[in-house]
Amino acid sequence: MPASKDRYAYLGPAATFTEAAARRLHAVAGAELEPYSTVHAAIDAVRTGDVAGAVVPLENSVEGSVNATLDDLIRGEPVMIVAEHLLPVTFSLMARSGTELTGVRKVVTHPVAEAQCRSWMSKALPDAVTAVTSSTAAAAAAVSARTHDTDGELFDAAIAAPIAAEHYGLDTLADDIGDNKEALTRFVLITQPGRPPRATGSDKTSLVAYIRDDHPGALLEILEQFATRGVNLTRIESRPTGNGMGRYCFVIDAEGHLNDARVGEALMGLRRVCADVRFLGSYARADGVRPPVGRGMTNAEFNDAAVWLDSLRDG
Ligand SMILES: O=C(O)C(=O)C[C@]1(C(=O)O)C=C[C@@H](O)C=C1
Repeated sequence: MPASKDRYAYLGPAATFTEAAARRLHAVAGAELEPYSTVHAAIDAVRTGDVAGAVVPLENSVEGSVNATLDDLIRGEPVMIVAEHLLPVTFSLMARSGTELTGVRKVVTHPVAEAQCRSWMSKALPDAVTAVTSSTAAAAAAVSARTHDTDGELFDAAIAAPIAAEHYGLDTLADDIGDNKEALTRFVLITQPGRPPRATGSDKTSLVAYIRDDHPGALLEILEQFATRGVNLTRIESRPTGNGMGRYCFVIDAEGHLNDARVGEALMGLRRVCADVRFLGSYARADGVRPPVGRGMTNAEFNDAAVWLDSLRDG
């Protein structure tokens, strides 16, 4: 078996959008890719050292976060995001040869794909029932293998990536059925915790902030840490911690790298006001955007202020 450093896990089976994203990620290029049937299994393979990294979906521009990934990052043993990729997603409806669109009663797909094709489905197949699977390719595989659902009925068609039709020997009944033609899914490469990739000037930092005692202004306290250091957030989302009703944490993506003084200072601020902070990684932005750094917030200005403070303390 090849060394784990040459193998990367992805949400499979073959022909998922995740596989397509993994093949486009620079860090994974040329390595052996191994499909795992759930996001959790793929990330766990990183934790056990069976693979060097895992590519999993994190967020969709239409449906929002992929909770299976988010919750694993929040609640599982710590891992680290080291790269991201944005993939345009287009969906096809596919079936066994001989199936007519008018004969489709039962459709199967991934919940995030279902949400993105809802309006097309309600117009083209208003009476069809949709079942969900762990990935779009697993749906195509189930149709191809004539898998029955729990009621003993056959799945007639799957919603999946166009390439899945070819891979699983299915016919395409309809192309480009997504409600939003600009839809993108954001995928991340996850490894064991370690030193983050170097700063590029176009970076993002992800973390989870756990509130210390529920109190008025707790979220404001968290936001202040970023605002006063001129750090822009690209995403903030609350998720249940899983430890009791009403207990939430905040999953945050911020512009900049851990090695940027303003981001480092914001994290130190969070560390002081939160019950816990989980660093999820600093990595190059897939969109290549280099946001301007506010006045007084550059590394040089932070450094200058630190030197000045030291000189005062030294007398
Ligand atoms: O099922 C797949 O093909 C996946 O790669 C998963 C996934 C997701 O979880 O968002 C990826 C892209 C699409 O938005 C739909 C499904």
